[in-house]
Amino acid sequence: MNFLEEIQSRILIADGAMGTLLYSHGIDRCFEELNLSKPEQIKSIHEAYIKAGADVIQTNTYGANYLKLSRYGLEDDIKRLNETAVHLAKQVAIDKNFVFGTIGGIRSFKKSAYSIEDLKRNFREQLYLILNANVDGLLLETYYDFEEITNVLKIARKETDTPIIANMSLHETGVLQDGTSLEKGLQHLADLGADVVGINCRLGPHHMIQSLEKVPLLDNAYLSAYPNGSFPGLDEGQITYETDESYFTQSALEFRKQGVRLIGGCCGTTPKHIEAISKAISQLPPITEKQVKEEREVISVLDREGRKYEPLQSIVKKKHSIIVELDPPKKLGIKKFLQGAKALKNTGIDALTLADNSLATPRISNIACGSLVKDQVDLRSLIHITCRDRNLIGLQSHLMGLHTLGLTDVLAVTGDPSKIGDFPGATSVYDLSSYDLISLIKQFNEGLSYSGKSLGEKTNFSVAAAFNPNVKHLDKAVKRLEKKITCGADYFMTQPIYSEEQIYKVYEETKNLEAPLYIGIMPLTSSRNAEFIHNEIPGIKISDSIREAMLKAGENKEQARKEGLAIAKSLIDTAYDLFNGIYLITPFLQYELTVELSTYIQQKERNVTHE
Ligand SMILES: Cc1cc2nc3c(=O)[nH]c(=O)nc-3n(C[C@H](O)[C@H](O)[C@H](O)COP(=O)(O)OP(=O)(O)OC[C@H]3O[C@@H](n4cnc5c(N)ncnc54)[C@H](O)[C@@H]3O)c2cc1C
Ligand code: MET
Ligand SMILES: [Zn+2]
Repeated sequence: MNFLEEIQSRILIADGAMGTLLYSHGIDRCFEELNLSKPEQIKSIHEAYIKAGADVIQTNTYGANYLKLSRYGLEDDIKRLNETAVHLAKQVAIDKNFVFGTIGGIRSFKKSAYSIEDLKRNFREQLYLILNANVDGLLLETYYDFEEITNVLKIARKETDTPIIANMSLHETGVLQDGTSLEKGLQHLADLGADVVGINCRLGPHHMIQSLEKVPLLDNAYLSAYPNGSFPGLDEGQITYETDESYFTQSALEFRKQGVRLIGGCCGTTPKHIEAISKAISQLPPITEKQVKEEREVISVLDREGRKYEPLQSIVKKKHSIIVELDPPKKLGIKKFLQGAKALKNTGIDALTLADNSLATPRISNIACGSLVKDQVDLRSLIHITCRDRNLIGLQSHLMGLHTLGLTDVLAVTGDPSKIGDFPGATSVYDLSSYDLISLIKQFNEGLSYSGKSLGEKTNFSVAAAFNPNVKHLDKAVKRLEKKITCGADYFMTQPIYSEEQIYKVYEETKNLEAPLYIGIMPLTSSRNAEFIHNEIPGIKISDSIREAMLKAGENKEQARKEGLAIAKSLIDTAYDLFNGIYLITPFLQYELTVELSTYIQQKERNVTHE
């Protein structure tokens, strides 16, 4: 009997959970090790599923690969664990059963944990062991990461003609983790040679059925579904699932209506669930035609109301552009800040940039300040966002808030670590790196959340990224810029630079980049200020000649300010000739300084146009 012939003519039933069933029996360790230490228990689970009506059973090899076994120090047993698992399943399989060798996915949310090369090596080893033990087919399951499943599927298809079921897992209804729609994803797996494609784990029947409503019957593969019993709950520290098996009777009928040809169960399901599925549909013929539900259109903000400001990256590509940082106050009271914003606006700047608790010290929320600047000063705000203060939930809520307020210009940065700030004991979250944050914001522009869920609208963010050129190896820093561009960075803003030579170097190293730069210039206010910045602020270095000039200016505040402004103007002169973008940073809310510098640049601009 041949699996592909069988599935051609009828709906097949698969088995349910192995892991959660063992866990519910009080076992909380490496489940695959039980193939050796408790083979009878594994066999009895296979038997129970066969008795319940399963045509297809899967070997207890879900995590029997190097990366997962090494967490338990069991990597040296990999051969025996896989071979024994296949033998155990074959011992209990009866004539009508097909034994599929299972290989589980590795990546979940944290994509960067393993490289694709690591995953391919890991997969290959387990694949060979399972194929050598002679199975009726392969079951690839619980793949959240599309890049991972497509790569391993290609390997498997190249190595064997045996039937392959490829199941992916979804965090959200109808979309993969990277935003690919389920229908596109499944079609791609079918095109890569999987015989059955579908979904398993994480979602229960309700969301799986909803997900499948948009998936047509495919020409070159059958559909499968292995739903979880329910969402997991916690009962006195134990993970539990709802266990109303009768719910699976109705669900099975609906899966059939969606054209599913292979129905089993994943976490939280038991032989009783499989029995309910089998009773409901094993005698019914498969459907042959299906009406697919239409996708709701995602509205772009552009379509709805247009963008208030032209993106900075397109302004700065055409002409000189000034943006000025004026940080939200550290104490309550917003009067001076708003006065500064107005004064700067009058000098003709393109945006006010608002740091996100820079140096890990709390300030009035930059969203609140940015919104006031937009509404009361009628000036564009550029909101810095760090990965330090908000977890993945907070960051997404923050982005939705920015979109709602029409604050479409953002800078995505890692963020100074908490330990350097006013609250050194505070947690630095870093759920995402600056690269991930840039990608996330660009995914929002596609109308999708981190997990691929529709946001209902597309955002319209223009994303700046940070560039610290004050490093030993400028070429390495430029490599980071290239990676940030790949993630979606539209332009860059640099740390303040305090050396003309450094500005030239930055120009040479970055002149071929496709994203424009705003060069950071921050006026020094005193020699002490210069020494503090040079010695204590990570990522900023001041040239010896500038430090000497500030020292020479002496203790007199006015004299020091004048010298600081003169140095800044001279740096501006150099930057102005090489770059269109100038990013002025206001020290200590002393906006008169950046007003003077902005006016100086505007004056230069006028002189140049009159020449
Ligand atoms: C324009 C600008 C605005 C900023 N605004 C804020 C703000 O509002 N709030 C705030 O808290 N902080 C802010 N910062 C500071 C910034 O968060 C820190 O300097 C951070 O360490 C670097 O940010 P990033 O996003 O460029 O980091 P990434 O480029 O993601 O780098 C992260 C880490 O990688 C390492 N790294 C970076 N470059 C190299 C290299 N060349 N070689 C080896 N390792 C490297 C460093 O350990 C660095 O901390 C800003 C910085 C800039 C330049
Ligand atoms: N099919 C495997 C099991 O039931 C994997 C479930 S998804 C984590 O244990
Ligand atoms: Zn599962």
